[in-house]
Amino acid sequence: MSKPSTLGGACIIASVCVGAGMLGLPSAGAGAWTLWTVLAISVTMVMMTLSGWLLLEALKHYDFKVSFNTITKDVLKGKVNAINNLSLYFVGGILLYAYISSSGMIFGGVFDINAKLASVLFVIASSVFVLHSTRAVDRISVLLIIFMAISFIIGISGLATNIQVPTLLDSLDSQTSLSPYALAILPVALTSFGYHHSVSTMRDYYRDENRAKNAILGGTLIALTFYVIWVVCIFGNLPRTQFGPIVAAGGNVDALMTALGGVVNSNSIKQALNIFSIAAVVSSFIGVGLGVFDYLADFFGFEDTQQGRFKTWAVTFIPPLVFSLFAPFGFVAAIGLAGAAATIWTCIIPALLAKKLRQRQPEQQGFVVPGGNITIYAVIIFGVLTAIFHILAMANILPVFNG
Ligand SMILES: N[C@@H](Cc1ccccc1)C(=O)O
Repeated sequence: MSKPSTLGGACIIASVCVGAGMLGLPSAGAGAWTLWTVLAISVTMVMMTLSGWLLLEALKHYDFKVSFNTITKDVLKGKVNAINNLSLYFVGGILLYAYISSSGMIFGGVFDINAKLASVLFVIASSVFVLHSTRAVDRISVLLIIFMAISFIIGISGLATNIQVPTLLDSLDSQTSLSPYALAILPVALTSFGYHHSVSTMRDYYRDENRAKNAILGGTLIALTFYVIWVVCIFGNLPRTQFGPIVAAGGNVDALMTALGGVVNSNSIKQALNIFSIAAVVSSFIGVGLGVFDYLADFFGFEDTQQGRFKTWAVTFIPPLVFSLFAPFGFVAAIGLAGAAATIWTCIIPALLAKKLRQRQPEQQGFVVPGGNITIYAVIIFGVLTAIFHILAMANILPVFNG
């Protein structure tokens, strides 16, 4: 068998990263605007790459098949593993909730029906693939990625040719200080660089930590490139002052698309952007849905029979659907909350695992993340601060941009 290419693995990591986080970035970054947003996502990219590498380093002591769950239980014991699992499930659940709420609004608008009804129909139609099999998800994902790539290129090239530099740099409104808003972007940025449940998959895929390390770096670099292009194209077209209604709508994707539709003249570009946002939401919904589905099937011990899969389907999709129908709250708030919880298993736990294993086996062989303990502490501090920033923003202690 030929060896898997580094680019192939990088694409897998990039496709796990690109999703809800990316759709939330423009609204989350509107307060801090272009330069600070690009800085915040670049710092996050570096930290999230290092934390994935730390997890990879920790895994090197184990068998190729060993997963996150097994290593956490072994190194940090049951209680920490329970917290790890809980945060993993919480992030999955809240992302599903965010996808369901926003798809309801997008499809409600497209088909001119009630948003709640649209949410229910969306869950039934899209979760069928997950209920059917991993193979079905695989097939539909390829199709969705093709749709996403084509519509992204068309939509973005339309926006790129129309970028207004004064808008992009917000130079007409130079009175306001933008930097205080930069901290509140971090939780959303952290979500957008979340891929860490795939680290052990990558290691098993290459059976070589150094190649897996390159694939991870390649993947986060591809994601960073997408995010920078995305943010620059949107901030170069939509003036900062016009973000008010989008922020008031909770940063929902449909509100962002409506606002963009107002500044773009070409109909085909508007359509391309709409198709992109729909394909991005559907593919993330299915991808995250499958992850939570497998996790819960294992957790509850439901069998892989028709009846068993149906039970798993119900526990996976009904709770976020019910929450989205009865307690809808903003998309960006949900994505930020996901980031504040994801920091536990994407930053803090990987750093702790690597630290403990370095102490256990002082003479290191094989893959070691550069930077010694400084890297470990930097990742932990970044993770903790991101959660704190989210709590402060929720409590309105950090400045929140309202347009
Ligand atoms: N990066 C994914 C979400 C995610 C978060 C954490 C881990 C895995 C995935 C997105 O933005 O949609």
